[in-house]
Amino acid sequence: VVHQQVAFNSCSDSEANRARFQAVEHQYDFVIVGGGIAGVTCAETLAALEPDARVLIVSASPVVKAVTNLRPVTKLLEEFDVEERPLAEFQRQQRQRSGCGSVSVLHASCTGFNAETRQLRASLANPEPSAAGEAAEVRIGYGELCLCTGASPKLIPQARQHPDLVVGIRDTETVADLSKKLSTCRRVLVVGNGGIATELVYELRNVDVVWAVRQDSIGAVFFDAGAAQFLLPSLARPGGARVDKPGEAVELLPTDTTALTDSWPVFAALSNGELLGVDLIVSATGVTPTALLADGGVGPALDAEGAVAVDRGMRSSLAHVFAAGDACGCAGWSSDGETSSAAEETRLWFQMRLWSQARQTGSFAARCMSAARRGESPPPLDIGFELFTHVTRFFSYKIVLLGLYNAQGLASGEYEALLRVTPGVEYVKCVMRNGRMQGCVLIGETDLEETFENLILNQLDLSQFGEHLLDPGVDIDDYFD
Ligand SMILES: Cc1cc2nc3c(=O)[nH]c(=O)nc-3n(C[C@H](O)[C@H](O)[C@H](O)COP(=O)(O)OP(=O)(O)OC[C@H]3O[C@@H](n4cnc5c(N)ncnc54)[C@H](O)[C@@H]3O)c2cc1C
Ligand SMILES: NC(=O)C1=CN([C@@H]2O[C@H](COP(=O)(O)OP(=O)(O)OC[C@H]3O[C@@H](n4cnc5c(N)ncnc54)[C@H](OP(=O)(O)O)[C@@H]3O)[C@@H](O)[C@H]2O)C=CC1
Repeated sequence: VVHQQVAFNSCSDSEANRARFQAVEHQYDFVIVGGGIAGVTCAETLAALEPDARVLIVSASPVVKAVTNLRPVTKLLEEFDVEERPLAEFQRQQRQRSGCGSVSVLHASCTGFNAETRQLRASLANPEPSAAGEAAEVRIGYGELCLCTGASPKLIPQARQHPDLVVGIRDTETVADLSKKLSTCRRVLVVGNGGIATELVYELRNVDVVWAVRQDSIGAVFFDAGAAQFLLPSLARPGGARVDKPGEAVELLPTDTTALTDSWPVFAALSNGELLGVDLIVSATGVTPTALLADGGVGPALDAEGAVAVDRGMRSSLAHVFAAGDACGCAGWSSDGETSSAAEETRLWFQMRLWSQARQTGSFAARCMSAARRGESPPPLDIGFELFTHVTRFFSYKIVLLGLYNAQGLASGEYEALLRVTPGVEYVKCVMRNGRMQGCVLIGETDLEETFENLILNQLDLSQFGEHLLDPGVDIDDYFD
């Protein structure tokens, strides 16, 4: 017997909700833990593939994330918006979907699972006290389970001692918290050189920004030094960010240090010897996958980053347990014992924790779970796994990254880079190996993404163009047609 508030129907009356939940048998064909892009995509795909199946999302958050305004850019590349929806609204929309099954949602935090009995435990959100005083925990049986528990920010270690002065960004709540704190800041230090820092330093206004990066160039997770150089002038606007390198660690000193005359809540030691006083430090220093333990402390095997290691069927090391999105780790695919043709198939794809990949792996995990329900082997990887693709915006430029855009995994000397740069307009870089394009970076409105995607996928021999491939006079489209 359980009691809970939000789940299963759109009725706002908690008594009715409770009664309904008590009436429901807690057995589902498919249970998905996590209501981010990966979990929602997985659940919706399952409902479409298996309309008769009972599908449940267990979400610790009161909102789920939905993909909206999907806009295809090329065959494999798509842009979309991400929208947060309250669980009750999502549930209502599920009921209105035609031609497929409906997805139920339970607002609860999954606390563990037993892979042998195929049961998971979940602690209900906002439980109401019940007359019988039952525990606010439910047990839910599953046929196939998918862990889509995402990842959480990995903050610099100093955040533990100074939780008010060192903050991370995770969701709309943390962004709102940061905005509030920034309103009274004179100077902020942004630590990290990846996606969040690169977006943040450009967006911050009315505050002195120092950007501490440990590489020699900015945005190093996405850009090589050349692309960084192209983008750097964008920071040189009035009030733009100053780029600096931190010391081995950002050393934080108490304010009451008598030798310091200036009044700042915290000081950071930079590698240039400067002791920098700031009001706030934003730690944009990556994420750690959220692992969910099975009962008895035994969980699925994790990879070196702490993600649930999955094979090419999105299966974890535990039977009937799958994973997708930020929580899963596909790094072991190259040593999966797969045939060389399968390895070749995904040579130009690699995992990066992005919205598009949460959607891609969530959808594919659903197809694998559907096959498992029918006792079939996982389906072959779909074409999306043949090529890494990402489209985004940094410093107001459109950015398209395809394949081995930064020569990932290629030894120096094994490839050459072709460049075409018009400062302030476009930056085009192609990574070539033996005359064949392996990847590219396109910054600005280059209109080259479709052609280059085809060239990379088809591995056409372009050696006849040599270093003139990107010359404005060469019409690659013509050649391709
Ligand atoms: C600030 C920020 C900005 C970003 N910007 C971009 C961008 O511009 N473009 C881009 O491509 N990517 C971006 N990303 C990355 C992108 O957000 C993630 O890769 C993607 O959202 C991962 O989706 P997910 O479904 O795997 O996980 P999440 O969206 O993290 O969802 C995980 C869900 O699991 C739930 N959960 C966790 N544990 C439990 C549990 N025990 N029980 C029940 N529920 C649980 C959580 O509540 C959460 O709802 C950004 C990330 C951050 C932090
Ligand atoms: N538009 C987009 O596509 C966006 C994507 N994202 C995604 O969201 C996720 C989170 O973003 P983010 O937090 O920026 O993570 P990223 O993984 O993109 O970048 C983390 C950065 O922090 C640096 N770093 C790690 N530890 C330290 C440390 N102790 N001191 C100094 N620097 C450190 C890393 O350097 P090093 O490489 O040397 O370890 C790296 O430059 C990522 O998956 C990212 O791809 C986020 C925002 C926008």
